[in-house]
Amino acid sequence: MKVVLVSAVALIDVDGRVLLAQRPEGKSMAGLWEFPGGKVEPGETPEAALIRELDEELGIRTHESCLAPLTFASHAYDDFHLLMPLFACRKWEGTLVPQEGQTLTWARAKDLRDYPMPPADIPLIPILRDWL
Ligand SMILES: Nc1nc2c([nH]c(=O)n2[C@@H]2O[C@H](COP(=O)(O)OP(=O)(O)OP(=O)(O)O)[C@@H](O)[C@H]2O)c(=O)[nH]1
Repeated sequence: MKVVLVSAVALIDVDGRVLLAQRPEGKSMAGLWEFPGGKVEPGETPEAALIRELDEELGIRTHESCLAPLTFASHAYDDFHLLMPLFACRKWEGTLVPQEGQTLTWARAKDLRDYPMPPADIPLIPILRDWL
């Protein structure tokens, strides 16, 4: 089974809410809510991948020093095994503008369970809720 490394982030605003992005139509798992991020490219660190993805997907900039390791997902999908570190980030520059047609929402910790998410993300929710 191929292990795919995906880097993801819980962006947290001043009110302690978490940013979720809805996967657009046409992608696998369309309609589900996920943490911003994406695949780590060969030779890239998870932190560098996230900084790149946040710029590409949301038009914001952050720094490695603003990314705190929080937890990770390890999940067997049918065709690959996902290994996904989840960072937390409270500091970034720029205004969030979805660049790939995603719908964005700021979710309160107590409401996180109400958003349908990919199966790999489900075990992360109580960890994130306890941490917030
Ligand atoms: N960014 C992100 N990806 C996630 C999360 N949970 C989860 O299972 N994934 C999976 O991790 C992979 C991320 O890939 P990607 O963001 O670089 O590319 P993509 O959406 O075009 O994926 P695709 O190749 O499945 O269409 C996808 O298979 C996605 O379904 C999550 O919370 N955030």
